[in-house]
Amino acid sequence: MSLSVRSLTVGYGRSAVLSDFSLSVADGEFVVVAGPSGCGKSTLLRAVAGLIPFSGAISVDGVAVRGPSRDRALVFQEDGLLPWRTALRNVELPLALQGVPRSLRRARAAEWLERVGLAGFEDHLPRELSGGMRQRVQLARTLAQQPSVVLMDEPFGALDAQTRSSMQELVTEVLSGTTTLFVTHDVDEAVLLGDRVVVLGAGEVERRRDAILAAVKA
Ligand SMILES: Nc1ncnc2c1ncn2[C@@H]1O[C@H](COP(=O)(O)OP(=O)(O)OP(=O)(O)O)[C@@H](O)[C@H]1O
Repeated sequence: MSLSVRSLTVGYGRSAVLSDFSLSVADGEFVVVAGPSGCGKSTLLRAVAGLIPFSGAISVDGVAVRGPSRDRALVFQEDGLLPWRTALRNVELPLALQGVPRSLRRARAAEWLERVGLAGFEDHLPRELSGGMRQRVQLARTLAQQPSVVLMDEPFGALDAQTRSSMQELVTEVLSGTTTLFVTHDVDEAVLLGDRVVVLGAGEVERRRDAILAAVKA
């Protein structure tokens, strides 16, 4: 499904964080949003997820975003798994809330755990899994819901370099063909993962760089 953001303006209180911002993500495209801290990357994802008010227009396949929907799944750095539920039952939970029958949801959850490399860990509790494994469970939980658009906000920010690199490989594999908006401030990660990289706040960075160069030359 395609995602369209038109003339998006969002702010907290009086100051606008994003102003007249537009972006199109084609069906199945993986777009990375990069930019310095505070430039509004998470704000953009929260608006697309329908979690905060905005002006402008956001739509998925032409249908306007008016609030949250499981069609647009947001994945965070924190895994948000329930500590008392096993990996399998964590993946199953949103499916249960959607009313998917037990045998079907169990099978779908197990299939996704296998696809993220966690076959054999179905009965482990989150505390028995490493940070990278917990992120894999989170990814399985998100994708088992078959969202049309996946929104990822610095999902690997807390992982060590090696785990991060294996998660990047996994994401490339399992999200291939899924419309994805992925936020990072790691330039290498952006270039590695993105079909396209959109840099937020670049104008501001350019302006600052020009000002610094002018000051140095003076
Ligand atoms: N709930 C909030 N209330 C008020 N201001 C906020 C709120 N959330 C974010 N901001 C401000 O909006 C601006 C953009 O924040 P946002 O989190 O979108 O940036 P970001 O690019 O994702 O940053 P980072 O890379 O550090 O996560 C920042 O100046 C931030 O202080």
